[in-house]
Amino acid sequence: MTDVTPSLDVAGLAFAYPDGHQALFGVDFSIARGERVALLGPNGAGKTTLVLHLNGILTGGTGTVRVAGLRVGRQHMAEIRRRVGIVFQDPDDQLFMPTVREDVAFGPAAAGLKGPELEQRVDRALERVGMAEFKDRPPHHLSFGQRRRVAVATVLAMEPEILVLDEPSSNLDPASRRELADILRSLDVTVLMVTHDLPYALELCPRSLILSEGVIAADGPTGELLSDEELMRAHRLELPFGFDPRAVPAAPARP
Ligand SMILES: Nc1ncnc2c1ncn2[C@@H]1O[C@H](COP(=O)(O)OP(=O)(O)OP(=O)(O)O)[C@@H](O)[C@H]1O
Repeated sequence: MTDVTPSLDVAGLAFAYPDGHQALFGVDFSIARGERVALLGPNGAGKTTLVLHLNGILTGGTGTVRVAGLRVGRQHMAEIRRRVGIVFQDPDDQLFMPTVREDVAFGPAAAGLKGPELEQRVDRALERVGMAEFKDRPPHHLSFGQRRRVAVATVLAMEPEILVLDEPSSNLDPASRRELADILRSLDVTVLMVTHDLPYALELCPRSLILSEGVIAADGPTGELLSDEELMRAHRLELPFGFDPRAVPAAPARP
C-alpha cells in the first residue's frame, strides 16, 4: 500500500510574538511527499514565522505541525530537526567549519554517523549540488553562489524529509540561479521554497501558497495564481515588468 502521510501538514497554526503581535491566524495546508511548493507573500505576511514553526525554532502557538506524521514539539525535537532541513538566506549563517567537508559532515557526525558511512554521506551530498571537487576548500574561499550550494549540501547530508529554502535565488547571478534551479529540480525530496522571486517560483514549483496577513490567501497551480491579476494586486505581489506567466510552461512535477 502506498504511504499517503503528507510530508508536511499544518493545521490551524496561530501564533503571537511575546510582545502581543499576532503573526499567524490559523494557517492550514498540506504538502505531499515529493511536491515542490513555493510560499509567496508580501513583506511581513508571516512567512518566516511559519517556517520557524516547521522545525520547532518557534513554538507556543496553537494548532499543529506534523512532519511525515510526527508532531513538531519538544518531545521529538532531534528527529524533527533531522527531518526538516532549512537553508537560510545567508549561507554564512550555516557554514562555520574550516573546510567544506567538515561543514557537510557536521550534522550527520553529530547524529552519530562515522567512518566510511559518514564519508559517503558527505560525498553524496556534495555531488548532488555539484561541489564534490571543492571538498577540501575553506568555505570562505568560495563564491556566494558556491557557498549557497554547500549550504544546501549541509542540509541534504541529513537526508531530510523536507527541504525548506529561504529566498534561494537571492544574490545569485543568472547562471548560478539557473544551476541552482537545475539542482533543486533534480532532488528527490519535498521542497518548500519561500521567495519573492515569482519567475523562480514559476520555474521550479508546480504549486504555490500565498500567505497574506497571517493566513493562506490562495493555494493552487503557480501559473494560475500568478496570472490572476486581482489576486496578485490584493496581496501586493508584482511580476517583473513585461513578464507573462502564461508564456512560461508550468514547472514539471517530480521527474
Ligand atoms: N520577534 C518578533 N516580535 C514581534 N513581532 C515580530 C517578530 N518577528 C516578526 N514579527 C512581526 O510578525 C509579522 C510577520 O513577520 P515575518 O518575518 O514572519 O514576515 P515575512 O513574511 O517573513 O516577511 P519578509 O518577506 O519581509 O521576510 C510582521 O508584522 C513582523 O513585524
